[in-house]
Amino acid sequence: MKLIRNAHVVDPATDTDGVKDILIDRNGLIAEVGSGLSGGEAEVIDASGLHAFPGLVDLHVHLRDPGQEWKEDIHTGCDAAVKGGFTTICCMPNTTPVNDSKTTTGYMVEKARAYGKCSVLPFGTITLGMKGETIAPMAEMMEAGAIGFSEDGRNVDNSEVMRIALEYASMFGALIAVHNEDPYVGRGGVVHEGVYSSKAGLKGIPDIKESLMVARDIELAYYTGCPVHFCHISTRRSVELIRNAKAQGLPVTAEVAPHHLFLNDSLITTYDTNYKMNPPLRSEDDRLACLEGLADGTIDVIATDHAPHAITDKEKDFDHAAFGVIGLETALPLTLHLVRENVLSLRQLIERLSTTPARILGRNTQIGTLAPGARADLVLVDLERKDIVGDDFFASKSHNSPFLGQQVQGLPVSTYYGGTCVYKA
Ligand SMILES: NC(=O)N[C@@H](CC(=O)O)C(=O)O
Ligand SMILES: [Zn+2]
Ligand SMILES: [Zn+2]
Repeated sequence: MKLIRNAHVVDPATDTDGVKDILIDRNGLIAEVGSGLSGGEAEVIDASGLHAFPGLVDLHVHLRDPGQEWKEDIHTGCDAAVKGGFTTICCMPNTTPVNDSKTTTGYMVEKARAYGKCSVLPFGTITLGMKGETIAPMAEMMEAGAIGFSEDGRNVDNSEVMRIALEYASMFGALIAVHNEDPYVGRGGVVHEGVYSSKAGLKGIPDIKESLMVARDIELAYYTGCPVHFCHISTRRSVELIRNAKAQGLPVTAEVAPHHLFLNDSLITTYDTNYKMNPPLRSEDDRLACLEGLADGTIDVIATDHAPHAITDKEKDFDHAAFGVIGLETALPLTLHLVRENVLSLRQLIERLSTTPARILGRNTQIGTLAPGARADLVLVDLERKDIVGDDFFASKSHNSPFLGQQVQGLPVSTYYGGTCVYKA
């Protein structure tokens, strides 16, 4: 048993916002959150001056395991997660081999479970081999622990395959998360198409490459009635399409990554490949639209799209460098800035980092809240603590962050997973 004393608890799911004690039972579940609790023989942890949030939930990470463990593996991915305050992460299936089988799903779940630091919920692929043709064995993967299906890294080009996938996945209550890119528009582009791509002499990716397929998948959500979750939304047009779809009552949800909230395409003239990711850094207007969408709830969730790449994949000319940036350790301190700037309230930020992603995952009411009976996943945060994002900042094997060199404020001091301390600053 543990008793965390005098933490400022923010738990939107239970409408809690105030200084409280948190009692954790011997099974690693929340027993009670209240004032002046006494825990008998419980170990007492003084959290005066700290905030307590339900463990953060990231719907979108790449753990590179199996197959590219020099970039990241399930252990280091979990280390990075808990350092960043995340206790549940959903890993994308673009591994080697791709996760299109119960064997690979089972491997991921087991390796994470044995490590015991953080919950890893894998996405399986939508189609076999991520080839976009034949639906993958979804039922078997669900039995092995998959949370949903995604072809992240690639668009599913065939609309009929996508329609069948949505209908099939909905039979299991599985989440379908879509990576939207029209396959023909701006093919071979490496940065957002605009004045800066011209200035830099780099091939552009127009905003409609994303929104054309967002529009299609909204129509598929309408036709099938099945939920669609939009990964890493980056453009004003996409935000507006999703806002309209929600106004019509369609079952769509969306996420945005921190780099699309804080950075724009003007940075690409530096040719720093840590500014290369997919979707690309967009225009300032697109960035502002993402912030507006996040504030008004059009965008439900902040997800990192943590995409580790080795230095050898990034130290190339811009055209040939890998797409992707890491994000697990910087997401919370970066987005706490939105609270200081009054873009979001602290409650809204925790909704978008924990409550809502947990609700979208659906099956598990044990996460994303500090309600009695929930798994005691929580993070204690010092909102004043500052650090510089340097190479020694990361538990991840890869350091390809676009925020290197920046000072951040508001950092986890300890993270608890199932009542066990799994990270201490
Ligand atoms: N985001 C990226 O730029 N890269 C991701 C793939 C993806 O999320 O589409 C990766 O796997 O590296
Ligand atoms: Zn993607
Ligand atoms: Zn991704």
